[in-house]
Amino acid sequence: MSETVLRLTGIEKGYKLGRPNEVRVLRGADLTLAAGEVVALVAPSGAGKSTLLHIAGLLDTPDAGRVEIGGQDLSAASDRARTAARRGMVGFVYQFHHLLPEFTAAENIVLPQLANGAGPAEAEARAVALLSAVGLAARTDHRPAALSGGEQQRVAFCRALANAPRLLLADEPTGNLDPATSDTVFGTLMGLVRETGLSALIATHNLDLAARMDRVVRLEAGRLVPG
Ligand SMILES: Nc1ncnc2c1ncn2[C@@H]1O[C@H](COP(=O)(O)OP(=O)(O)OP(=O)(O)O)[C@@H](O)[C@H]1O
Repeated sequence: MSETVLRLTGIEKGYKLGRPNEVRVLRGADLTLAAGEVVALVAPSGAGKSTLLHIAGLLDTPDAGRVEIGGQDLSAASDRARTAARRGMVGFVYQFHHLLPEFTAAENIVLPQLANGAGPAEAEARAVALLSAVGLAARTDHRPAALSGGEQQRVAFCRALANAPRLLLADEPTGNLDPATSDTVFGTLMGLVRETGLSALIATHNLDLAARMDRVVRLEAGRLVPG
């Protein structure tokens, strides 16, 4: 049986807007991601995709339920342990690249590695290897403003993979790109994910992209159901 990389059990989350108003966003969401599995997360706007991704990536805590990554139950772990687990095991990609504008493409990939304890030479070599893998070997010294939208997003993928995570969480990773670029850049992301064998949960509104993943889950009334 293949190893479980992410397990969410009975996740509940609401936002209080002042009593008695409370938005119950997640109402017992369950999800298991096996090693190497790529799952599309599909839901209408406002259904709670970002909330779920933040909880799965240890950026937010659920009101109830269990979050396990790489077999470790991190639900009740200290902030310090959660930060360490996030840095070492989880990579994030968002709709916007969020690259640091004053640093080059390579430096944007080096910095998270240094923060995670890597040496500068090792970090630099990994940044160059990742950029080469997404076809950007000639862009290592470019700042984000000198890159196209698709190139910026490919650098963001490399940054997400900088610390060799087990799990990639992506929130509309190609949502800012025109359809043709989105298609190509998504192909690059899938290539990287398959090559590294990591598990991924990718939120998308694009059903064509969803169909290219191993499985689709839908967020409906706060629970995850097969798509
Ligand atoms: N900090 C917050 N305070 C109050 N309500 C919030 C907060 N964050 C999210 N919500 C509400 O929770 C619900 C889910 O939000 P979330 O951002 O997770 O949805 P989403 O599915 O990612 O939406 P989209 O596809 O539009 O990005 C929405 O109704 C939103 O208004």
